[in-house]
Amino acid sequence: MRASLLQIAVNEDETVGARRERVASLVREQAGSDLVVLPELWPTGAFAYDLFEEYAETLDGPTVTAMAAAAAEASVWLHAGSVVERAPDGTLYNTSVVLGPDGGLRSSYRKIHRFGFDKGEAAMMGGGEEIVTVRLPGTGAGTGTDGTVAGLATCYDLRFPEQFRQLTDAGAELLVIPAGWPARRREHWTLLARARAVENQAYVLACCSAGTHGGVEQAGHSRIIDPWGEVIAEAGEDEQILTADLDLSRVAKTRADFPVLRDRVLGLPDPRPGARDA
Ligand SMILES: NC(=O)CCC(=O)C(=O)O
Repeated sequence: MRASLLQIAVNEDETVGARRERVASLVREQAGSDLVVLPELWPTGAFAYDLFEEYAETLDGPTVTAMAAAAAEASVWLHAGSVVERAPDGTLYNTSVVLGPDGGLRSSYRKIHRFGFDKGEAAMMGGGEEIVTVRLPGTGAGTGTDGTVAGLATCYDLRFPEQFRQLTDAGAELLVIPAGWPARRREHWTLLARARAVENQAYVLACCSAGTHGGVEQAGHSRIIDPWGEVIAEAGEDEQILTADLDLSRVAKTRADFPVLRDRVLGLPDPRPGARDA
């Protein structure tokens, strides 16, 4: 599978509409890749809270429509990063969408862990309630019988390993993580992305924004990491396109050769009472 991560610069001197057109054209240029990935909330910026209400859209709104057309034109699977979704009851969600090579909506995922400690996204948005995997037929030799199984998570979710273990249990071989991670915690971004690959023995596609918006400089450093934890491609700090060929058969091979997932002990006992004081 050839994967391309588009590390988009999200700056305030570009309008949402202009960025949408620019990104659509970048997606169209990725013909020949199997899977293209965009960052979290790239239309507005993950920290541009003042734009969330104005640019909230349904999943047939302007961003998803433009990305669907671009995916179909390039004939690629497109993980279109996330958009501010407005649900029928008015609730906003940070929602990732996956589009097929015909432009059809194949899956969506509402970010479960909202960032902001009761402010920002955490105050403005509802939290997702579903663990989501999506099968990508035609994307190469996965452990599945019909293409690769991708597990979806978004930015702050990266700090919650239990979500990724559930994705692995649901069959994920490839973990796709769009982000708008701040530069000031870049070390956490790179460390945790690698940890999720090692502990789940899965490919990780971690696609962050570049640029600065809402006063928050973005980390960049998008990465493609193999099931052994090796970083096979890494971006710098500026807008960049990162492409690598993934050998999905390595997921099953790594899990068979070094079977830590098999060795899990499920249902660990509760801590022994008083053990802390012993
Ligand atoms: N957009 C986010 O989820 C930011 C997460 C973050 O800043 C962190 O986990 O640190």
